[in-house]
Amino acid sequence: MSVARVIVDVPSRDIDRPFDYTIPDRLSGWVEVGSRVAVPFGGRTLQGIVVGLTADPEFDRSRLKELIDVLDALPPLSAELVELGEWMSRRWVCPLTVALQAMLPSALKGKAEKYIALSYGQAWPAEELLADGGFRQLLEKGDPVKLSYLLQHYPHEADTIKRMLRSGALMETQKVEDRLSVRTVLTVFPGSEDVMRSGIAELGKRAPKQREALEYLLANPEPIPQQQLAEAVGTTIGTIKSLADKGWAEIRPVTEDRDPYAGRSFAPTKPMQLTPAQQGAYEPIAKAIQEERSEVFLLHGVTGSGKTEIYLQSIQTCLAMGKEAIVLVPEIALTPQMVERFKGRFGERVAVMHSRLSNGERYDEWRKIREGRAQVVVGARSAIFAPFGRIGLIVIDEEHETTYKQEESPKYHARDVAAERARLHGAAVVLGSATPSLETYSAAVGPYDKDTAAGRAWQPVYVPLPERVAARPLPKVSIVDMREELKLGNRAMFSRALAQAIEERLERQEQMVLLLNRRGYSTFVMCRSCGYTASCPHCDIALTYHRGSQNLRCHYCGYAEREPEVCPSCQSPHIRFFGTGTQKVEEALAQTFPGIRVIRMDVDTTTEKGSHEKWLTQFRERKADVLLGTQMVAKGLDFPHVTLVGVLAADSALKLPDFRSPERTFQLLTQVAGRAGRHELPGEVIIQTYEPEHPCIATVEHHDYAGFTEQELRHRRVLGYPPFGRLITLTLSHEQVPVLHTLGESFASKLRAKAEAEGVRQTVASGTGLSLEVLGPVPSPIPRLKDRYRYQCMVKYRGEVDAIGWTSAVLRELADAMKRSGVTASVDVDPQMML
Ligand SMILES: Nc1ncnc2c1ncn2[C@@H]1O[C@H](COP(=O)(O)OP(=O)(O)OP(=O)(O)O)[C@@H](O)[C@H]1O
Ligand SMILES: [Zn+2]
Repeated sequence: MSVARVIVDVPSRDIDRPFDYTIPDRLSGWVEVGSRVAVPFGGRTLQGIVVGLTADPEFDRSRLKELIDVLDALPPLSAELVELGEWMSRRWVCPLTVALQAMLPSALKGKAEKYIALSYGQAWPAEELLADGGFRQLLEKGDPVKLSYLLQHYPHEADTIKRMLRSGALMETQKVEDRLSVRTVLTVFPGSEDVMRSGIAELGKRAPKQREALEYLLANPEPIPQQQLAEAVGTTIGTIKSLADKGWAEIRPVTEDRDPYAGRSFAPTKPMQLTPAQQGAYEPIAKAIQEERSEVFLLHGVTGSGKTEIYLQSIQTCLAMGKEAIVLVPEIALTPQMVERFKGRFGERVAVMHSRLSNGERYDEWRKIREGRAQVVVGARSAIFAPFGRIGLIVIDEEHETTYKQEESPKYHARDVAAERARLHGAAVVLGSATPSLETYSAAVGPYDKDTAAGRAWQPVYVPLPERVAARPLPKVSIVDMREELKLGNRAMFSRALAQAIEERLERQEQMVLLLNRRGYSTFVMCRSCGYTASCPHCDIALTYHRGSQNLRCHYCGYAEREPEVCPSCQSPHIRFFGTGTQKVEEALAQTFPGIRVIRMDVDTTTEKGSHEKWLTQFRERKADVLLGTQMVAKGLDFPHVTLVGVLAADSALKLPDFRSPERTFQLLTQVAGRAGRHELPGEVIIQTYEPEHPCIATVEHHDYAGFTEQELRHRRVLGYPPFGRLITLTLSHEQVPVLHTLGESFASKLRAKAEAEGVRQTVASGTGLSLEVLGPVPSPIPRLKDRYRYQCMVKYRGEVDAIGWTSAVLRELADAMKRSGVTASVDVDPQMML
């Protein structure tokens, strides 16, 4: 196997294939499938990932170039992850390198030099002695050794070094943010009591400091950092070293890991006695784990039904089999309570991965998983790629959340990746939610027919939990029609019902959650005289007003301008800020309820690291009456004293031109309603809206998931939207519209021709059987971004049509034309955001 097949890291469709390189003898032991390597490519040196090894290259060996270097001692990707990457690149029509790079922690994307160090306080394993003792001496000095040094001086020790790395005797690290993730501390290991006593006798009255140090060790026979011992007895390092020289103690390097949760303690918890309903849900899951069956479960449990406890006990079952578990949570920075619950149950065995960790911390957590020091990972979307080798269970909490879909390439959905990874490992998947996505729900319970099942690789087993733990009632929900309030002359932000309910909570000293589904102070700026709205000069998007900086900003490109005093178009002074932001609500609360204590959580108050946790802790300690915020207050929180949930502007998202808006509104309202009355005190929910009759609002009143779903699915069936049809969108961008037209038309007509040739019907709506329809090209919902125009085509299809494969083929056919004209294309398979 002297030739490596390498995917170079150039995310371009026209070189999306492996290139062959010969492996020089000095690197032969180090290269595996999944290794990161440096290769010569078109006169440059590029990074790449080895996806195959062969003895039989496509081209004449003498024409192949040689690998330049191996960048890690152990390959950062396993063969399984490489296979998963190949599947992803087909499934989401993206270059393979894009899929592979998405699996690496960002610290591993640069050129940082690797180091090898002795592991955490491990004694040197005698049987692993290398032929040349120099290597050992090098490491025992305590400083990590550069990988390049080892490659140069010990080219043939690859197997031994790799074996020691895999067994945990050695470890691999690198500098991230200018420091190594391990710290090496020279540590004094006391000799046996007898040895130390004879040392004291031997010293007699000489060297009183040495004697004192020995006496200290006799009294405290734990390993102690050399520096600390010197300080404890008031002496120098030299004195301590002489203890070791005389054999009364031993000094060895001990490595310490950096831990983002260092210094935090998590109250340990024991498994709870499951309720009969929980037991009924747990059993089939546990059985699948034990039988190593890659089965997908939809755990549909109302808010507060005890889903998390089922996850915890299923993980317990998985760990008992010596296997590993992945838990995905929508955005972990928002749910510190989840981390607490998992760390509380499984302690040190839990690694955490989320966007609020620094690159260095992420890399350390990744190493913790890779080195087998963690068996459970709790993390956001990308934790689905955790480098485990024996996965037994994957949990996706709040499976309906949009954060599981990555919006940049690779535009994968973690739910589908989970099902595929589980298939490769024989692992169970649990999708948990109080409001499952319509796709997952109808896949589990129907309505489904041959067409809706199209292209679906998995069908979940439906596991319902229709009641809250301990028969606690779901909160009482009332819908307030804000139009009626207006008729009665109430122009305030709070309806009479909500104002009264807040008043009552303040009197009873109970707590409240108020949800406003908006960000910033107000959403956009409009002139009341001429109708002018401020929009970005580069993006055709309304600018958002930020009060802190008193400027208007574009959320897409970062463009900012000063807040206008008069309308730039008609000079009228009646230019004002529209919409209600959380800051305005905060002000209105203070005015209406003097003395009310409010914690506001939105993008502006949570930019600092750890700020979510800080606010939530304060709220839990009842230092505030109200937790006010955007979506981030809606999910996963469990506070015993919250008895009121209020929703302002429940319908604000319904105007968005996205067919999933009603579904998202229903999910959000149900989730936030579920924050009330989760413990002894009963809960109440008040939802303010201008559209009380809309099904997605009306059904929330009776917690009627089935009722909402039935109506919404009927609507989707007529239009051929998911789950009845599937979608692919192609967005093209360029400085000039005519170029976009031409390329968009050729994409559409080539795809239509393929459908025609295969005898596929070309209307999807309200039909059955095989069909495929190409809509567009039309201007995208965001018609211009960063000075480039955008056009889109939408492919809608039903049945076993290989629309993904055809799209991919057409894009390959057009790759040259696009490159020549400078058009960029972006494909979204199963898009979640239509905007
Ligand atoms: N078997 C049990 N016995 C007693 N209490 C339980 C049991 N299971 C869960 N609980 C408690 O019930 C409450 C709700 O449980 P949990 O938070 O797990 O529900 P959930 O379904 O995950 O909620 P949500 O989806 O609304 O976030 C928690 O306070 C939890 O400690
Ligand atoms: Zn812009």
